[in-house]
Amino acid sequence: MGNQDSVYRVYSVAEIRAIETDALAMQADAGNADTMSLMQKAGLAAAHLAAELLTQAHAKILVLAGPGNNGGDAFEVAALLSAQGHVVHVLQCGETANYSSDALSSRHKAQAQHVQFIDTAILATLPADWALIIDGLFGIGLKQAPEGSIASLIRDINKLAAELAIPLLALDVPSGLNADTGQVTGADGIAVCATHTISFIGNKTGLHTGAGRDYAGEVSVATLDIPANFFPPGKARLNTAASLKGILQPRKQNSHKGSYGDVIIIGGASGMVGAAILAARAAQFSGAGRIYCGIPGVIPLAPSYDSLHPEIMFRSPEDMDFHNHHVVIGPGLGTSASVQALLTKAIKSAKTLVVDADALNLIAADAALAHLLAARTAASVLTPHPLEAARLLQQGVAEVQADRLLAARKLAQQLNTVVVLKGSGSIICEANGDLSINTTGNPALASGGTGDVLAGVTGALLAQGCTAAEAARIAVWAHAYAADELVAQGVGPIGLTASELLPVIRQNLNLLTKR
Ligand SMILES: NC(=O)C1=CN([C@@H]2O[C@H](COP(=O)(O)OP(=O)(O)OC[C@H]3O[C@@H](n4cnc5c(N)ncnc54)[C@H](O)[C@@H]3O)[C@@H](O)[C@H]2O)[C@@H](O)CC1
Ligand SMILES: [K+]
Repeated sequence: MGNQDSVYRVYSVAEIRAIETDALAMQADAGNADTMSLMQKAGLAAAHLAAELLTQAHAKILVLAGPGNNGGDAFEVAALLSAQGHVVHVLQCGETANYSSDALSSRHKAQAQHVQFIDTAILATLPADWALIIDGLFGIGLKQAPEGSIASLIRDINKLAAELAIPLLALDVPSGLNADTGQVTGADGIAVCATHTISFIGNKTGLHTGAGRDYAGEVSVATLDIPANFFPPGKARLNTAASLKGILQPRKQNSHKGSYGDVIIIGGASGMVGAAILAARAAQFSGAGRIYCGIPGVIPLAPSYDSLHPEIMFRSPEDMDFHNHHVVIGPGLGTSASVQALLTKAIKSAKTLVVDADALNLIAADAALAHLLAARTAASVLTPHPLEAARLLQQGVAEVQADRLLAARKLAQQLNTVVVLKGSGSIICEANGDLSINTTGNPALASGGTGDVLAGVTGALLAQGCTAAEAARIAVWAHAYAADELVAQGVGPIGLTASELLPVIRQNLNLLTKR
């Protein structure tokens, strides 16, 4: 990952703490030539964003300040917004005596700016005509699930912001959310449901995957003037359209169908033939040169051609040689013994390989297949949803979801392959642990067939020469962005079909080839 992709980097809390330590050491070495503390800069950046979110002068703003430095940021932003003429109330949830010196000085500033300090009893008596709520309860120092009065406060604040339909701005992290994993902390935990989050120093992984996307809202980053060389390349980045530019090259005039690869889709057990056809159509719409649909065995009423897309060729996968082919195996495959032999052949000989759905379940149930896959040296991509990932890792689905990055990393390393862990904020992880978190997609994709489409798109991109990681990243982005575009047109989230994604995915792939 080079310097040019610094804007896409996402960090763990440990990495952010290390950057912060280095930056503070640099400030000290420079004899504090920079007179503003990081907290003051955080407050300033948050006040800028708050001003953009406010539509009126003299707005009434409620600021929640927790017991640590996140609370210090809250005092700072409260002071700045009050100085701008807004009516700011701060609900402080920490002992004044326990604040750091930075937080105390921000608190004094807020007092000097006539910010009104209130408690929950006073809050209940005030008219609820807030224009903005700012959450400075907990940031990256969250230790456990908020409980008791703080949990009640978060519940009330979420309800209030939703009822008033006002912005709720989280400072650094929505309080209660684990900034690394994107999980709400605690079994019955609660977190602030923000409309906007301003992430300080760097972007954080937990804001973009699992529950993170639902709780963080729109995420922006304030680097607090820390110089670029303080930010290590890191192991994680966001998967955005801009980060994918330049991978798919414009096609050469002097090319032919052989230039864009042969994809074989293997899947479609009895009652599931549609899954294989959807994957085959997806490969067709995604630019592969030739597409074969291989439905194993003899299935009564299995089609011999696709009347809507007669360009797809139907062949017996048992009779095909996979050496020069890009194989996608799994959609609707079933788990019979005969398909196991096909999976073994595919792992051993396919030029590139996408493993999805039932093929993943077969690998989860058979250590020999898993070893065979791990020993493969040619490109492979696995596309499990959390339950399939859980089976592969021999653990519960809750454990996978509790730390999606860790689960994706374990799987990619164990099976020596690129893994796409699907779900909100899909994770694309390489065997060396480098990962991307996808930024597109919505619940319209929660319907049968969308996974088959993703597998087909991935296979087509491998056939066109992408590496496994490139194919997975582009496919995941183009597939999920298609759903975003369709929802924006009113086609979904309710009732979007996997088939409707196909022409929009095609548009998105063509968009990525434009210079
Ligand atoms: N250190 C710095 O230089 C900077 C820190 N910044 C801010 O400081 C934050 C980190 O500060 P802290 O390390 O003080 O951590 P936090 O302010 O996130 O929270 C830690 C405090 O909350 C308490 N706490 C944690 N979980 C709790 C729970 N469930 N119930 C009740 N109390 C709980 C802890 O005992 C501690 O007092 C960042 O998220 C960021 O907002 C920014 O101002 C940027 C600069
Ligand atoms: K917060």
